[in-house]
Amino acid sequence: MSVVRCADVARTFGHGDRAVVAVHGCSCEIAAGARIAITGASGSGKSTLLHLLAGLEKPTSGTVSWPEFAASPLERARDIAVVFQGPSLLPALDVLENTVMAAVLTGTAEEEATRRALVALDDVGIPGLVDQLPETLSGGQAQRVAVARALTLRPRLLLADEPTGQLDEGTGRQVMDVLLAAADTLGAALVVSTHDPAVGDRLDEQWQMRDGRLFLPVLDGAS
Ligand SMILES: Nc1ncnc2c1ncn2[C@@H]1O[C@H](COP(=O)(O)OP(=O)(O)OP(=O)(O)O)[C@@H](O)[C@H]1O
Repeated sequence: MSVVRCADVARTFGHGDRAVVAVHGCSCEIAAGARIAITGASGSGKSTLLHLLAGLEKPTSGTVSWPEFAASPLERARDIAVVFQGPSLLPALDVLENTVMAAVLTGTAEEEATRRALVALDDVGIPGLVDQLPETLSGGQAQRVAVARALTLRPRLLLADEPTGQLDEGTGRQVMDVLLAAADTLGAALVVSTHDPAVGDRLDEQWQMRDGRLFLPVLDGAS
């Protein structure tokens, strides 16, 4: 069963002479429990594809569907978590509030969300930072909070955009350990965009973006 299906999906930004086709006619399916790396050069369209898979971007043409998830975007948000590439924490909220908020907004009781968030912050290795504000965190610590926030949702589709891009090698490995373990525990599909071959090698399949086009692996035995 697929958690996401893209049928001939394209996304263009801007108009006329300034139009940039970030994703060209992409068709793919992500199976429940899949482990996929999306690799490709900077500007090849990885983030745009992840945002389309999350339903955060609307395709310019083609369709994205989530056959197993609720039809309403708000209800669907419970099942899909995104770890964004850049800063994504709300500056006025402390680490625990940032970690809890998405789960509470999508219907998890605050007590349960707080319990999950404390476990997730422990899992990503920053249990001591709960009452700090984002401005006091390093880039790597902020990224780990973003991972903890995603895990607190208990998603069935976990999308991580360059989750190790700002981290040193050891911390990056630890964040990948946490994402893989969480995907196993939740039975979630995990899709990770990355420049780093060592990160790509930890996932079962490697999909490649080149100039906005998606290249899927040729399966053994496929004609
Ligand atoms: N909101 C936007 N408005 C205009 N152009 C955009 C927008 N988002 C992405 N693009 C353009 O679409 C193309 C693909 O960008 P995207 O961020 O998806 O690539 P990427 O592979 O994730 O790059 P990186 O690895 O550097 O994050 C680029 O040419 C980019 O400039």
